[in-house]
Amino acid sequence: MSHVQTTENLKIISLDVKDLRFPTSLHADGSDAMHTDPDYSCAYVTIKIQTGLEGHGLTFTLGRGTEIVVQAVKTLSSLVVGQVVTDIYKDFGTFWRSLTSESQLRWIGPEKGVTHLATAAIINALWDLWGKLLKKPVWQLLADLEPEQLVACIDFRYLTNVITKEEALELLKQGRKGKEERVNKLLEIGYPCYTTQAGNFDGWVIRMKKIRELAQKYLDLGFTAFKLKVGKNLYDDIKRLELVRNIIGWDKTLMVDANQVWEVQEAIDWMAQLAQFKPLWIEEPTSPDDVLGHAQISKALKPLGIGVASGEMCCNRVLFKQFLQADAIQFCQIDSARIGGVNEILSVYLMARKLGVKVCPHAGGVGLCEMVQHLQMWDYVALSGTSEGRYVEYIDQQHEHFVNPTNVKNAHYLAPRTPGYNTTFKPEAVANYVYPNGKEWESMFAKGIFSDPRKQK
Ligand SMILES: C[C@H](O)[C@@H](O)CC(=O)C(=O)O
Ligand SMILES: [Mg+2]
Repeated sequence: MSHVQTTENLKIISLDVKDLRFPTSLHADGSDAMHTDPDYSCAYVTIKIQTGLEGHGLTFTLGRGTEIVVQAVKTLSSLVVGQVVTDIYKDFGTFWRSLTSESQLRWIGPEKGVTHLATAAIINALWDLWGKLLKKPVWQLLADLEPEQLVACIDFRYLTNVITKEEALELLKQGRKGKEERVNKLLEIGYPCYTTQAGNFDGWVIRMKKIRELAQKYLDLGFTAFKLKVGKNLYDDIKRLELVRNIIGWDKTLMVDANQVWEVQEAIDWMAQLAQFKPLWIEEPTSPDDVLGHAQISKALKPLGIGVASGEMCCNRVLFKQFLQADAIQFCQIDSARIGGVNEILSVYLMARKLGVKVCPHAGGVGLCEMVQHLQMWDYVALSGTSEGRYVEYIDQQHEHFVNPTNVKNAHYLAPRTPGYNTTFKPEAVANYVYPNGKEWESMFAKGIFSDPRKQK
């Protein structure tokens, strides 16, 4: 098949996984009402084939617990090592199901939790490898696949009451119209993004000075959409939103994110107080599993002009299906390092397309911006055909550790041109931040900045 023009019968000879952690909790970078001390981390997978070529993939974590995801990757690796890559790519959906439905491992999911995070890291590495084999960035690889080849990557099990393979094919065929023109536009100006840079909490101290500086900085950089974390203290939220609105003005877009802290009614009441700041959406107002709760919040906030966004911790395509079916979210936030990696995420894009819901991906965590830009660009070029009212999240964190970091100019992600999924870490980043014996960690343990887990009983 033309999309698998690789040397015949190349086998996967090894799968390595590392626990990489960055000490972001020191400055509460990325903190929110629920996650107050995140150390941005990932389980980093390297898949090597017989030629020596490597594919890299990752799944994002917040520090503790990464070792559990690493162990799950190791457990799944026997299903990957020894496989012929051309066989995987010819029938990727079947291979995907072999990981997610292995008859004993399935019991500790199914298709959710740690095993699914591990699946995502492996699957993402396979897409990076595929892009490198074909010498294409993943967005272009996806856009160049024939619709039949693309649907062969997807497991439609449990989705057919909302979308069938045949309907997906039809959407993809329609999506190709005008593709070349959109590719040119994408290569010229990139894809729009919003920033959460001024939106984090810092140990619950309102750092008005820092918020002011960051909001101004990103406004000057050309950003037109800004997101703030909310949900701990209503008075603080009002003060921070007031400040940011004063800086960015009322013609810019503002979103807020509660990271799951509220009860359903509490979310409605709290947002009624924040409606004066005209937020486009409230993100993760309550439990990420509560479809009907989100639907209730959506209904209550609609008259206030506020939509509901969720998805960054949605466990799989089935739950996404229900959120979309129930009009529980008006903004669908896929996350490139969650659910079962690229293949399952494609099915969410297809359902969102069919049901007319905008996809505005979550990003910002380690490698998330690097990966998700490809998916949204594919959607723009080959599926929805529009970026109208859609944004990808952007936060400037940990990009310097990647060989080909994401490139944002004038509030747009520029289209990646290098082969693969932009998921390869620089060797020195791995040496410094592998946990617990990377150079940076050893130094922080020696200084007493963090306690050494190897010395704990
Ligand atoms: C813990 C993460 O940084 C989370 O707060 C990210 C998030 O909710 C977002 O970027 O959206
Ligand atoms: Mg969020």
